[in-house]
Amino acid sequence: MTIDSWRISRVDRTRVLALPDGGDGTDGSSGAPIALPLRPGGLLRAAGGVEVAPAVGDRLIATGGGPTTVPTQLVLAPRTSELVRDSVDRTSRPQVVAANVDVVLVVEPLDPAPSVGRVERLVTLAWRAGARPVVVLTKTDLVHDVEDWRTDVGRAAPGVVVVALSAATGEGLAELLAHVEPGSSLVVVGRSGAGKSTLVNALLGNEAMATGERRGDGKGRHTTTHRELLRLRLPDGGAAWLIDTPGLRAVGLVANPDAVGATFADVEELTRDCRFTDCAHEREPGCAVVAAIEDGSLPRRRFESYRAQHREAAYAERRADARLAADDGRDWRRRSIEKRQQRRFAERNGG
Ligand SMILES: Nc1nc2c(ncn2[C@@H]2O[C@H](COP(=O)(O)OP(=O)(O)OP(=O)(O)O)[C@@H](O)[C@H]2O)c(=O)[nH]1
Ligand SMILES: [Zn+2]
Repeated sequence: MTIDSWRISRVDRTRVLALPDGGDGTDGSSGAPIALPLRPGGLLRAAGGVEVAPAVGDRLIATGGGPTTVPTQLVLAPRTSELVRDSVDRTSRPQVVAANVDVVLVVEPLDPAPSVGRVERLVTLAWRAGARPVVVLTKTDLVHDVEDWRTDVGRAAPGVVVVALSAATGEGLAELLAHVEPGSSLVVVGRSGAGKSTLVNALLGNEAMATGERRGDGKGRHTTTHRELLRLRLPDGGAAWLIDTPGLRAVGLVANPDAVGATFADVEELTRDCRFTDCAHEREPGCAVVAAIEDGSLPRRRFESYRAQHREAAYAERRADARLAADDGRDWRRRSIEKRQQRRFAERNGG
């Protein structure tokens, strides 16, 4: 069997590593990774002749080959989804944390107590990426009110599967694995110390990633120092892909109104019942949102989260528009530089 598809498992400064992909997540004939040097600027050739900064999870496909054509080359395939993080300085472009992700595992610890607001933000991040969120509440062995939390978190993420588990005892791991499709790609996100690396190890059944020593405050050390794609063999055969990300926090995550609407489907549903279509949900008569907050069916905290995320999404869109305008300028400059170079080349060669 020849391998014609690979997944980038690691991105370093000068090269990427890629694992062979037999289609259902298995490795085809050999599981050995290959190394591919990066072009100047940390770029790789992508389909369509462009150059792209590769991300973990990117797919490489073989082009050409055969006796009469050019030798086989690996190029980046177009992405089906992108998990992006906003730039720290808010001036440069968002960073692609993982590519071609199907499921985002939103990992939140039960001890210390979960932050429902953080779960809401990471769920929006998942929808925004074009992936399906699954919330994973970790460390069930440390608390007694697991089911209460599961209900509360479930209310904050309508339509999202919530699994509670302990990587220490193994409780709940099989339930999580039952939600994993062969060949699918999962990424693990959550605050530092949430138990992401421990969960990854438990799923892989080995010590693929180092985990932090337990500290008194329940926070892990930053032990995941690089982003990596790992092959996860499934109990019923086949395999999936698992991406562990170093300390991806809920700050600076890129949102958009659609993703916010998916996370807060219940709130959006309520707003459709307001008497006025432009209701600000403050003091208007016939406001269904205010009524729901007053009768206790919608927690005020959740409504505030909804508002805050919408503001951020609007802000992110304005910045993206501004960036697009700047890019147009840059592209134009690059094109004119290329034209000038072509002209000089033609002149030198008497053309
Ligand atoms: N009791 C208990 N402790 C756990 C469990 N899962 C993780 N821990 C502990 O929680 C701490 C943090 O776990 P990590 O897996 O390193 O957390 P992380 O999310 O990968 O953290 P970063 O790498 O900093 O992002 C470690 O001391 C783990 O041993 C669990 O199910 N039960
Ligand atoms: Zn209203």
